[in-house]
Amino acid sequence: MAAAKQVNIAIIGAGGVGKCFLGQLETLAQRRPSPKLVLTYISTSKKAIYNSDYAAIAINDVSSKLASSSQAPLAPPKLIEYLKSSGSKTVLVDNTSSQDVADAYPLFLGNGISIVTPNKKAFSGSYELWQEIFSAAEQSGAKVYHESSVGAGLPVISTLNDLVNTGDEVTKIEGVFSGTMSFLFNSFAPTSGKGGQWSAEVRKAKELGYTEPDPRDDLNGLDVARKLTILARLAGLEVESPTSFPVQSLIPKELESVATGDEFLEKLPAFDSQMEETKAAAEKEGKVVRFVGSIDVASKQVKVGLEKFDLSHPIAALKGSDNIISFYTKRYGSNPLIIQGAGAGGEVTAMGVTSDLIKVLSQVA
Ligand SMILES: NC(=O)C1=CN([C@@H]2O[C@H](COP(=O)(O)OP(=O)(O)OC[C@H]3O[C@@H](n4cnc5c(N)ncnc54)[C@H](OP(=O)(O)O)[C@@H]3O)[C@@H](O)[C@H]2O)C=CC1
Ligand SMILES: N[C@@H](CC=O)C(=O)O
Ligand code: NA
Repeated sequence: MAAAKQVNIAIIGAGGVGKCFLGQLETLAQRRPSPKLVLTYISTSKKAIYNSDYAAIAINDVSSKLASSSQAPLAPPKLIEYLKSSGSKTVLVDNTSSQDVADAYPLFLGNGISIVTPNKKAFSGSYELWQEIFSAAEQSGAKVYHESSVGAGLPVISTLNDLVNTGDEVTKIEGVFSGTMSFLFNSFAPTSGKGGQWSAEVRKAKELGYTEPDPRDDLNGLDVARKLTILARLAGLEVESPTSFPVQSLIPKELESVATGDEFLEKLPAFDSQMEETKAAAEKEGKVVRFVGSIDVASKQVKVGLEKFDLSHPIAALKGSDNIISFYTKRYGSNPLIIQGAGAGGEVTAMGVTSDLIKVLSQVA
């Protein structure tokens, strides 16, 4: 009888998204016996677990084992050497927000290791890195999927790729692209009722797992700028970087040089009046303020920032961490294709990563 097909899984990052991914990987491994999924490596920034004989790491108690592990993470070249020597196909799951890990994607892909990830850094860094990633994948045949890098598990990247690959012409993409910003404005400036205190809502968004590891990366607009960079590139624009177009930051000037995210959160309440003023100015016009982004493909204009909306506008009426993303295309005419739903949170983000893994398995196994 032929041996069962096996695909090894290596995971970097076991935080909010990483833990949820582990749960979904366990379910997937139970539901789909073939190919056999074998966890051969997992690390955080300080700890790792791997076996020199590639014996499977049990998924169920991996978080506690990681905490007590005495193994250190392997740097990308060593990790590649370890993964390649197994002789089995391997998928790397990058559940970090690390630029260093992202910079190593061309090396992993060039060595035949496929990648699935919610990390935006690789696809929104320099345009050169973007080109290196996709040419390394093309040359080796390894696959790279990053659905959760925009709109968490919402089918945003796959939809845009489908539009482009089937020959539609995307003219404009606009909407709310941040789960954190959506949650903040929906609770701080709701369409009815008083709303909460800005700094308290920022803390809540972090506790709910919506923010980036450092919430300033959301509040400075860069997280949305990264997502728009990714979408603009997929739509055919050669956007150089997420800082090459106008991005509005909500970080108070006085806190721009604060050393850590924790110190920033401690000091933020003293500046709540700034956001209260922005909210009051919109209220005077019978509107609410929301944090949005847009890509105008024809004019190559990308922008990110605050805008005022009538209370009846779909963007004003969003709930929780919902994103809403409208694709205007030649085929869809004046009624855009709209995707809406939770745009942040561990489980919904891990879902995008797990479904990417399923796509890779169907091609490499
Ligand atoms: N949270 C969400 O709703 C969404 C998140 N994402 C993306 O998912 C990714 C993960 O987010 P989240 O789980 O919330 O973040 P967390 O901060 O909760 O977890 C990050 C994990 O990555 C590890 N890590 C960081 N740097 C390195 C490194 N250089 N090498 C090895 N491990 C490293 C951390 O280790 P340690 O604990 O030791 O620091 C931690 O285990 C990010 O890229 C984020 O942008 C995308 C969509 C939605
Ligand atoms: N911090 C991000 C997480 C998902 O990309 C957000 O709030 O949208
Ligand atoms: Na998505």
